[in-house]
Amino acid sequence: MAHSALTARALTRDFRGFRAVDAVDLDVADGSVHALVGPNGAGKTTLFNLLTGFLRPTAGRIEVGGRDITGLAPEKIARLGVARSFQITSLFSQLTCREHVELALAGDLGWKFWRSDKLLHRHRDRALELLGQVGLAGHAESTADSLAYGRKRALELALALALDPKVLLLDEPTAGMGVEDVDRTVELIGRVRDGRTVVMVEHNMSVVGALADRVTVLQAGKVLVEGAYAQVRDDERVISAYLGEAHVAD
Ligand SMILES: Nc1ncnc2c1ncn2[C@@H]1O[C@H](COP(=O)(O)OP(=O)(O)OP(=O)(O)O)[C@@H](O)[C@H]1O
Repeated sequence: MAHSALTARALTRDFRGFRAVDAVDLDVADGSVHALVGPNGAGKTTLFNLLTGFLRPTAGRIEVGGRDITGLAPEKIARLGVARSFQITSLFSQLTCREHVELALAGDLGWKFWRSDKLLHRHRDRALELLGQVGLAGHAESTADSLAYGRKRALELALALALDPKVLLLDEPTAGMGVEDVDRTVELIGRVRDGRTVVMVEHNMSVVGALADRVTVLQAGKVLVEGAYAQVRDDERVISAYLGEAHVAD
């Protein structure tokens, strides 16, 4: 069996008595793409935030490469090689794509944006290379706020890749995208997964089918089913969980 890059044991998170994530066990195999799916409110985002240290678990344990990271701060977890895609909306709309990636490479994404140009330019070549990898070579000097939505998401990915993570966590990488951007993003993730482990929360089942080696289906905070995509897709329990959602949405 492949080693686990990331594991969770009995991971639990309560919000004022409400159990959003309930004793979840997760084994993400080294080098795999592992999708977290499930109907709205299943606990996917909460689990994602627990795995990246943005939320503290109420109970349970998280390990990265066999090391206990439970309760560590997000920056520490990132330093251990687990990075999540940034939300560009919280960054600096007037900085260019290149400047964003230079900041990420300097390890200062977010706060010390007064870093000297000289220091940042040290990272220029690598920044341009990363922008090329995510299809933004022609947009290096465009400001973040001038980018179309799909390209903003690509920039987010470049920022996460700047940390050269062993484990890359993507929160709904294709959310809100049109078909063309979805296809481009699938192709992109297919490329950047090389040599890494990817965990993604994803609603679009064709994206999951195209990329994921393994799928964990959550429902009401618990693992409902886990397996290969084809197996999970045809599972009666999964079908009724989603049908239940469609019914609620009516
Ligand atoms: N900060 C919070 N305080 C209280 N309840 C919360 C909080 N965050 C999440 N929840 C609740 O926990 C449950 C799981 O939410 P979560 O966002 O993790 O689900 P999800 O599977 O990501 O859903 P979606 O697909 O709609 O994003 C929901 O019932 C939600 O209302």
